[in-house]
Amino acid sequence: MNIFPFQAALAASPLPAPLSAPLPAPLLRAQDVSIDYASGAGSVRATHQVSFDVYEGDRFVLLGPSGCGKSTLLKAVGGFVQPTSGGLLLRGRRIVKPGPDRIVVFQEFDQLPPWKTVRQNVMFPLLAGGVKKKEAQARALHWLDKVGLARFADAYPHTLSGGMKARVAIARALAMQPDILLMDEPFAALDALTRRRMQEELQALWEEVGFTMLFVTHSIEEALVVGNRILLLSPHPGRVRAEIDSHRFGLASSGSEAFQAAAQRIHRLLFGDAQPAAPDRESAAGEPAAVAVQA
Ligand SMILES: Nc1ncnc2c1ncn2[C@@H]1O[C@H](COP(=O)(O)OP(=O)(O)OP(=O)(O)O)[C@@H](O)[C@H]1O
Repeated sequence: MNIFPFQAALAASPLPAPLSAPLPAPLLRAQDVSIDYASGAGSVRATHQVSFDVYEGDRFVLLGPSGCGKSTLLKAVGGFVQPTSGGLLLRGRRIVKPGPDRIVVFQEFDQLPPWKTVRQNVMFPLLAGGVKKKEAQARALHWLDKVGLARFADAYPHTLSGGMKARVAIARALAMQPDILLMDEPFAALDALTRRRMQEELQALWEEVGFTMLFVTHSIEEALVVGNRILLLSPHPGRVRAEIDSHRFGLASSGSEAFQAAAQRIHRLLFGDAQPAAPDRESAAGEPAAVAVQA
């Protein structure tokens, strides 16, 4: 595995960019984000001084064991939770509350109101946001078509499979044209085959549309398949262990030796004694805080 300096530009290119190439401004920046929850008389620290940058078009994955604060970070980007210290910036502006520029897709697809048809479900947040009915209708049909559900526009959610509900949730989110799509283990409740198909469809949709997403998972394989960059978080409270460039992996490579080796390397970084081979920045305490590695 090669070690190279932290460069998001590399994610989009198989060749390292010249070190002097200027980086674009990040779409989303997390700066030393620590988040505490009030708990009884004290507090619980969910994440500790987590920093990362997400660039336009990234499929950025937060990966770590249960309880490391992945969902908390996603909620903070969504504006539902405020950092105790540090900050989150979207296009250079501090995130202080939820907004239509950040839409979350959860794994609980029963978030689709059952009394509304598929089309009405997709239209609902658009109408609530002030979009005119005709345009909301057109946008809903456009995105339902993109996820292969145009034929089911007038169906009710309870008549759909889990995978189809997942697609409706994705269509509904993308119809809002957010700056960044926030996905919290969106396929975790699906059976293995459907999950795999959804990963494939998400990849195809990303290739076609080119949106930016922040994706939370605790599955190493899913992270490698879905992401072009993966932030590894330590067990509770979550700190940055390393950042992995995973753009060369996808479903097509999931059985390959390189994929398996990358998965094992990530596993060791997350759970074993393996230390990132060479830190490229240091924490204030002088400990390795994060490295960029190529999986
Ligand atoms: N509302 C809350 N009040 C108090 N503590 C909370 C709250 N939400 C989360 N926590 C705590 O914060 C820590 C991080 O939780 P979080 O759900 O973000 O982790 P996670 O990495 O997403 O876990 P999982 O993969 O199991 O969903 C955990 O210790 C959890 O118990």
